[in-house]
Parts: sequence; structure tokens; C-alpha cells
Amino acid sequence: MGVHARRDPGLSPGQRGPRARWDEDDVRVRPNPKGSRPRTKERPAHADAVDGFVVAVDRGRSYCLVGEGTPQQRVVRAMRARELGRQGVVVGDRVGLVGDVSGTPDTLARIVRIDERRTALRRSADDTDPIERVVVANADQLVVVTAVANPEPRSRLVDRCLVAAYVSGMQPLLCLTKGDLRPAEEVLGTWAPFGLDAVVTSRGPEGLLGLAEVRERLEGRTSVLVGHSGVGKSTLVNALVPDADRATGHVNAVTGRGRHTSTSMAALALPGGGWVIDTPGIRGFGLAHVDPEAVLRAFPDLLPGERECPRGCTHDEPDCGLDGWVAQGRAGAAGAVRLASFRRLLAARRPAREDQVGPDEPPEVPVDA
Ligand SMILES: Nc1nc2c(ncn2[C@@H]2O[C@H](COP(=O)(O)OP(=O)(O)OP(=O)(O)O)[C@@H](O)[C@H]2O)c(=O)[nH]1
Ligand SMILES: [Zn+2]
Repeated sequence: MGVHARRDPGLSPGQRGPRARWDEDDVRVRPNPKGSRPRTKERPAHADAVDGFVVAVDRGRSYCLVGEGTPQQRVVRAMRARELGRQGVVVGDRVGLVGDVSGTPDTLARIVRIDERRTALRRSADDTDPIERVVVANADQLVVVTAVANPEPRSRLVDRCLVAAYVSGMQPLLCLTKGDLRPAEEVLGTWAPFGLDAVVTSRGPEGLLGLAEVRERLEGRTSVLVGHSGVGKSTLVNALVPDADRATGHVNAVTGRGRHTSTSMAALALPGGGWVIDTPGIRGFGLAHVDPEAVLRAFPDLLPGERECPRGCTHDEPDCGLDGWVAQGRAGAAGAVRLASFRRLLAARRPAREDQVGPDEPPEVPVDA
């Protein structure tokens, strides 16, 4: 199934990429102690269900794009059928809908199926919260937005985003903003050992420079944007999706919410195909429960060295076999740096004050004014 809607002349821009208000109450709690994949409930009784793509979730209502890319494309408001149990619907979910799927105002369809998620971005309220909450489903890429200056990059926070990307099955992309304030190379070195793809944007005389490079990475894929306040994420989203504000207004007209609430999450259709999901409501990821193993899988050069490890190795202990593996040169010339970087990510799983991002943080001192 195609994941992106091309510009459709039959629809207003708002209908292509609605953006709804999202807050913590909308996140369904589903304990998932095994960290297993969410279940898919395929009910033969609903063989007639139509497919939808969840573009926004607001107060228990999902806004689903139906007939994507066809003249019948529409946004259908829906609620979860009781038979789904406690399983929550999140932005990015592929669902099956029954009932009134006309998309006519004031109608409400029922979601009777949630397709198995290819990827699931999770977070918890804090690192000690044992309950995992999926916040975005099926995204391909996690775009970690950080400024080269003003505010100063928070490397630990970026590291945490990388862990979140690796364990959720999403490809990370580093997006450095405000490249006009300082050479991006000074910052890029911090993440060089991870072999990340990176793009740099800066303020130019006629808008953002580097936008074409960003677009190229986003085209035809679903990307989640994360970054703390002030890094220029809104500036970037508005440049990528010129009618983002109108899209926001559209969904708020449907949901009756004011448009200036502090948290919102929705998938916005990119003009060239693909989706961006902004995450203003997400202040961090709960990573304390992330298995070292899951992080190690992002380091294919180190992974085979695990054979030398004692059972249940945390990979951060004296007996860890990875040290020997690297010392023998089996992970290549960059082995030592890679191992240190891997351990840096392991350490970043642990909570720290720095992770309290969002409205509570002290204001940054403007240097670009
Ligand atoms: N110098 C410079 N400033 C920028 C650039 N991009 C954005 N800014 C400025 O940085 C400030 C923050 O930008 P926003 O886009 O509001 O940042 P945000 O990450 O969305 O922040 P919140 O809305 O607080 O989440 C604004 O004053 C922008 O004008 C850039 O490339 N260069
Ligand atoms: Zn080990």
C-alpha cells in the first residue's frame, strides 16, 4: 500500500494533512512487559472494512485518511471498537474501518482492526515508568532536530533520540539547524562514529538553506521530527509543509479545539509525497527499560563480538567480551571509537536532569537576535 498521498486537486490542503491537538490523556496505556509486537486482530466478520491511515488522534477520536491518492480521498472520524480491548490507536496506524466511512461532518466510523506495526516509537512518562506508550506507528525515520547553537546542542538528548530510533526500528537522521550561527562541522564530530546521515539547514536571505537536502531525505517516507524547544523545528515544518498552519486549523475546526494549545501531533502530507509527524507533545523517551541487546543491534560491527560475553552481559562491565573483540581488531580500525560510542548510548538510557525538556526549561539566551 502506498504510504504517501500526492497532492489531490479534489481536496483542500487541510484535508490532505490535518494536524490535531494531542495530549497525554490521548495516549492509551497498554502494558507490554515482553516488549513484544502489538497484536493484530483480524476479524473475518469485518471483511468489508475499508483501509485507513491515522493522520491525527484527538481526545479518543482518530482522524483517518481513506481512499488515499484517489478522487474519493477523505478524512473519516472514527472511534475504536470495543472489541479492540485496550489497544490504542496512534498516528501512523493502518486501520480497518466500518460504519459510516463517508467522511461527512459529524459522522463517526468504528476502527475494528489495527494492522501490525512495522515500527513503534515508544515513550514513557519518565524513565521509571514501566508502562510503554506507543506514540507513533509505522514511521520510517526519526529526524533528530538540534541547533548548532542557540540553544546549544544537548548531546545526551540527541544520544537518547538515537537509542529511541534504533530500538523502534526507525532510521535516524540528524538535522542540524541554525548552521548560519556556527560551522556545523564543529558539532557533527560528536556523532561521526555513528555513521549517521546528517543534513544542515541555515537561515538564508530568502528562507531556509538546505531545505532541498531535507526534502530529499523525507520524500516518500514517513518521518517523525523530534527536538527540544527553540531548535527551529516549527520553522522547518512550516518550510516543508507550506500549509501546515492551515492543516492545523482544519483539524481544529473538526475537533473544536483551539489552535494554540501547547501539544499536538499529526501527520502532515509533504507536497512531494511522504509524511512528517511533528511531536510537540513529546518531551523525551523512557529508555531505562531498553535492553542493551536492542542497542547493540544497531552496531553490526560489534554485534558478533557478543559471543565472547558472559550470559546476560550489560556490555558495560569488566567481563564484557566486546573489549576483546575490538582489541583483536575484529571490529575494524574504528572499533574502539565505535565501542565507546555504543557505551555512550547505553549510558544515555539512564535518566538525567538534562532530559527535562519542554516548557519547564529555563529560557535560552538569544545570540542570533
Ligand atoms: N539563526 C537562525 N535562527 C533560526 C533558524 N531557524 C529558526 N530560527 C529561529 O529560532 C527560534 C526558534 O524557532 P522555532 O521554529 O520556533 O523553534 P521550535 O523548535 O519550533 O521551538 P518551539 O516552538 O518552542 O518548539 C526562532 O526565533 C527562529 O526564528 C536558523 O536556521 N537560523
Ligand atoms: Zn558484553
